[in-house]
This record gives sequence, C-alpha cells and structure tokens, in this order.
Amino acid sequence: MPPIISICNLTKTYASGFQALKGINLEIHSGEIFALLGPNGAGKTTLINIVCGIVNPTGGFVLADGHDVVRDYRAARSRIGLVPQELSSNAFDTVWAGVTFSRGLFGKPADKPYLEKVLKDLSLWDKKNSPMMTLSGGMKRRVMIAKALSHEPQILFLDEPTAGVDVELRRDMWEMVRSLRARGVTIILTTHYIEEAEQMADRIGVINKGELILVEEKSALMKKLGKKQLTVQLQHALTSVPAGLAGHQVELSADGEELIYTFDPRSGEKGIASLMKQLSELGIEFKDLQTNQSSLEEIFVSLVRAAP
Ligand SMILES: Nc1ncnc2c1ncn2[C@@H]1O[C@H](COP(=O)(O)OP(=O)(O)OP(=O)(O)O)[C@@H](O)[C@H]1O
Repeated sequence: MPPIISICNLTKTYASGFQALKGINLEIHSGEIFALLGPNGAGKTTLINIVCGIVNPTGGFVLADGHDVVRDYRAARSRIGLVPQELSSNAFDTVWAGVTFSRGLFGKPADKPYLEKVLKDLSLWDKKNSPMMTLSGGMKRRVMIAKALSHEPQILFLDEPTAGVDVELRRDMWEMVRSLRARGVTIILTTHYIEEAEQMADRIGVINKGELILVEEKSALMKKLGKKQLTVQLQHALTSVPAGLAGHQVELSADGEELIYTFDPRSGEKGIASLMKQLSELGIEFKDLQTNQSSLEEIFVSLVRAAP
C-alpha cells in the first residue's frame, strides 16, 4: 500500500532567514499512529503546518493521499483534519453549530447522523447546544477534535493534544485516538509528554533543529536503545564498590545500601549471572533484586543531547 503521506526533501526558511526545516524525508503509513517528538522550536509545528497547507514550503514537496499539498491543495486538505495547538473558536457558537460549520467549510453535504456519532464518541452529545464559552478547557479541546473530524478526514493531525489537560481526560483522549485508528484513521501527533508517545505510538520520529534524527518502530526503539538496570539491595551497606566487581558496570548508591548494575539488554543476561556468582564468591549478601528498563524519555534526552 502506498504511504498515505509522503514528505520529500522538505525545507522551510522563514522570511527572517531562519531555517526551520532542513530536508525532511518521511513516509507515514495508512492506519498508523505516528508520534513526532522534539524539543521546543525543533520544527514540529512548521512541518504539520506545511502538510496542512497553512505554511508554504521553501523546497521539496508533500503528498497527502497522492495529492500535492501545494498544487492540489483542496483535494489534499479534504483528506486531513487538524487539531491545532491553540484552542480557537467562536465563544457564542454552540458545539453543534461549530461542527456543522466546520464540515460546511470543506463543501461536504450535511450529515447529521455522522456528526451525531462524532459528538457521541467524544462524549459531547449532551453539550451539543452549549455555547463554547460555557465549556471547560478539556471539553473545548474535545470540540476541536470533533471539528477536525467533521469532514470525515482519513488523516488526523493532533498538535499537542493533551497540553494542559488533566490525567483522566488525557487517558480518555488516548482511548479516543486508539478507537479512531481502529476505524482506519491515520494519526500524527506531536507531544511533549513522552509517556504519551510511549503509550500510543506505533512509530516515533524525533526531530531536532529542523532535522529528522530518527524514525523507528516504538518497540524496536525501546529494544535498541533501552538500557536495563539491575538494583541489588544489600543486606549490609558497603562503603565502596568491592574491587572484585571492577569488571562490571556497577555503581554504589549514595547510602551504600544498593549496588546498581547497568547493562545492555541486547548482550543477553550473561552479565547478571556472572555478577551474581561474583557477589556470592565475595560473600556479599542481598535482600532483594529489581530490574528496570530505561524509559523513552531517557532515550529521547540522550538522542537530542548527542545530536550536533
Ligand atoms: N513565522 C515565523 N517566522 C520566523 N521564525 C519562525 C516562524 N514560525 C516559527 N519560527 C521558528 O521556527 C522554529 C521552529 O518552530 P516550530 O513552531 O515549528 O517548532 P516546534 O517544534 O513546534 O516547537 P514547540 O514544541 O515549541 O511548539 C522556531 O525556532 C521558531 O521560532
């Protein structure tokens, strides 16, 4: 199946001379959830805005469902729903008026049952006659999603969908995004909450200073870059790492009560067995063992730090 979005050699230099995108190449597969991560100012919104036809590229091109987003703007844009970072809507409009108006903007004929379903899926149906200004921030965000879905797009961009929303609503949003994907909608989201990417994404792209420095299946990324740690809780505190453990990557906690062994899961668990053997030979007793794997957040920070 051809990619639903193809981004080729995309560059953007703003009028100020600032180069926000430096030759981005990326293909988004139909039906995936793709998370775009990057520090502030990395170029995420610029990239989304070009795909959505809001910002013109300086070089390269983007195809959305085969349509060039510049030359064939209307066809490309009709495939795409965008939930922007900034919440914006007419304060006096009711929820229903907002979604019907948004649908009309794309020249789509009225379809009450479809819009009713969208509002019901987003738990907004009982608010359909409420003016926007009477809704909470979280509810307004749901309305923004409903508006973005009003013209039945195949592709949905969510620019920081859960910025400033509470934990419960965040989880509801994740649930909703998953159900959209189950219906075949392709989802591209940017987020500062790495946990969000870890929970939801099928693939992850990391953008830094206008360059895509990594694109990877989430599970492969976690496997490839995730380091594991084994924490050995000691029966008796130590004052320093025993010389006999010098061959291992072992550190002693500040209180001397734990030995922390960091290893690469790809190299197998042989290191643990030999560490255990050595501890026993040295007569070091322990009361408990714990392992944990580095989070996507740690991986992300180390990637961005390492980039030139
Ligand atoms: N209209 C503009 N004119 C000049 N520079 C701009 C313009 N819009 C964005 N930039 C610059 O381009 C860079 C990328 O901005 P962009 O908003 O795409 O980043 P981002 O990754 O979405 O950041 P954030 O996570 O903070 O939203 C930033 O340095 C920004 O200041």
